[in-house]
Amino acid sequence: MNQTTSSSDASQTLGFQAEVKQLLHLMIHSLYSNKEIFLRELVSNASDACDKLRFEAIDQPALLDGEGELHVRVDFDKAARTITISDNGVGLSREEAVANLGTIARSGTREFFSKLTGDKQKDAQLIGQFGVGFYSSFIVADKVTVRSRRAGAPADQGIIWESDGQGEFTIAASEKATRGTDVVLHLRADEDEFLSGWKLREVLRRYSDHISLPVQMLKEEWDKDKSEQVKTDEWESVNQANALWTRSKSEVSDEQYREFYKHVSHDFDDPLAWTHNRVEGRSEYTQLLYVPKHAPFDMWDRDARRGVKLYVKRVFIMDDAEQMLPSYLRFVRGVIDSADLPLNVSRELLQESRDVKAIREGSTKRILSLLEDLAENKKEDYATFWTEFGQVLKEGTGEDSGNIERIAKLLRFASTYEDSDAQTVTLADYVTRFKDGQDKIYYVTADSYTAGRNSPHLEIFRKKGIEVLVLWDRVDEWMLSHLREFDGKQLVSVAKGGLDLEALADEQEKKHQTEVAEQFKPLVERLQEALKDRVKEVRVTLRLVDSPSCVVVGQNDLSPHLQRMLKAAGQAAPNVLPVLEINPEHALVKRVQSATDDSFSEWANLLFEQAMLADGAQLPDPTAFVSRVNRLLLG
Ligand SMILES: Nc1ncnc2c1ncn2[C@@H]1O[C@H](COP(=O)(O)OP(=O)(O)OP(=O)(O)O)[C@@H](O)[C@H]1O
Repeated sequence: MNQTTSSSDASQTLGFQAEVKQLLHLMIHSLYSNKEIFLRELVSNASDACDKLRFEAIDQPALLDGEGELHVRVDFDKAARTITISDNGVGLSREEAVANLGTIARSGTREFFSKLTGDKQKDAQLIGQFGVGFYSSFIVADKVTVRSRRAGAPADQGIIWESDGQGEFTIAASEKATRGTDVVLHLRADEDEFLSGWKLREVLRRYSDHISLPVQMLKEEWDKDKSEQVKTDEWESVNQANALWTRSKSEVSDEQYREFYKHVSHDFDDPLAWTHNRVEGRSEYTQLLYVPKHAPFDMWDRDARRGVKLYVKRVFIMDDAEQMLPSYLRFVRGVIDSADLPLNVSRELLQESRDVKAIREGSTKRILSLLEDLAENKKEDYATFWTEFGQVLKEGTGEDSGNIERIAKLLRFASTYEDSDAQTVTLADYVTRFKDGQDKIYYVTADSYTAGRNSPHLEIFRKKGIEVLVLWDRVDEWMLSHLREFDGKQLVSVAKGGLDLEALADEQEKKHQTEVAEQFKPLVERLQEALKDRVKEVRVTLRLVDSPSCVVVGQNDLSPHLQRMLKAAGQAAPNVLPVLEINPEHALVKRVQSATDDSFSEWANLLFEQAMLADGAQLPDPTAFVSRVNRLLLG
């Protein structure tokens, strides 16, 4: 944060962090058509502030200071043209106000800004996914005043924060009689529609009905003389004010489930699906879990928020309780409310708790069932899920061996059958398309779909009409090291030696293979000698159709693709020499066979280097390769 001017300790003018300025500008222009969401965001913050206070008061009851009934209040003043959202929650100290209302300190911020396009509609969606929170005030207000007092602080330690959203804000000390926060919005010239009890109630009912505290407004009565509604001084609730997850499913509408999702996830978009259950028995808890439609900006960030909100007997305990779900389900948002955990439970305690283990297992099963249901009954939604979170779900094959069979059924792949990079094929689909004599599931891994699809290793499979799965996600190699079989069928890489194609070859092919091996023995021996430092072995193969040569590794060796990934990640990868396989039918191999002694080594190296390149490897000395090709072309 850059401090521009500073008067005294009591009153300071500070600059917004550059990203805030950018966000504000974008938001005002992109979210205008959806402007009433400011109320949802501010009520949501007010409710969170009350939850935080209730939590702090578990250890320090004095913080409640005799006023234990927490609420959010919304009021308007026609003459002053303001709307005020107040809460008697935890409040903000001066430091907290400066830190929270002037910066964006969130993981994923950089990704968010890098994805912006300048197209209003697309950006509005991105901003929605990112979450605008407090800053949405400036969509309808040209000045925002925040008065606050931290719970536990005396009346003279209140603060007043003010900004016109242009780039700076002021912060000063200010008496405040009650604890908590008032956010006062000074409406822009054309926003008078919000200066109406009817309008505000309508928006609040739509967006905030799920809030578990009372959201109150002053009751209004019809004044005959004035011929209009006038406010009384009695506060009344405009929402149901009981925690949504404690209601029975039949009492909650889809719309309410969706709004609640937006509150817990800070996502503007609807969720893709949800599951709501009360579990009774040895361990008692309620879960309301959602699968979002979009991956958050920080899904791959190690510091990202993950997990769900934890409540104990309806008291908010913590955000992002990552212990409640395994890491491969980190995209899930929602609430878990336990009846068994102690109120003073800490993150450390959660790690060891048997109740948490039971909740985690139960919630995992629920989410897997939810995904199975989507996959079965809402294929389009499942496709959306897979595009956004498929790579994360794949981690489950290693992380959650107990559920590996269920996870395996949820996986989707690109394959040579569809001949497209869309990941739509299930392992079960694949198995139904087994050819006679086939008993394995074949796959190829590569750096990209195109590299995989065009790999020479696939040639024989194409010729025989055998489907091959094409995998190129970073997590795939790791997944495959755990997912060894499906439904009793082994998963086998087409790039590994000893590929058991025997079973698929007919008698004639087998005979041909033996003859060819014999016939090419002298060439194989010559090649082996010429390439002895670069390959483990040379052999004749019938797996190639159009390519002269390819490289393979032993059944238990790391695949070349995985070796490259490890090296790129700065990890030590054992240097495994590959096996060079040559296609006896190819004209180039025949040309090599007839090479004289002085050029033989050049041809041998060319065969090998070509095979490496086709496999997606980088040659250690590309210039030498180019010179070699040129010499042979000209020679
Ligand atoms: N009414 C309030 N009382 C106390 N603190 C508040 C209040 N409103 C906002 N804050 C503080 O300001 C921070 C920033 O709020 P903001 O709405 O911008 O983001 P957020 O709620 O953390 O996240 P998101 O952008 O995802 O909604 C909050 O995390 C909270 O610490």
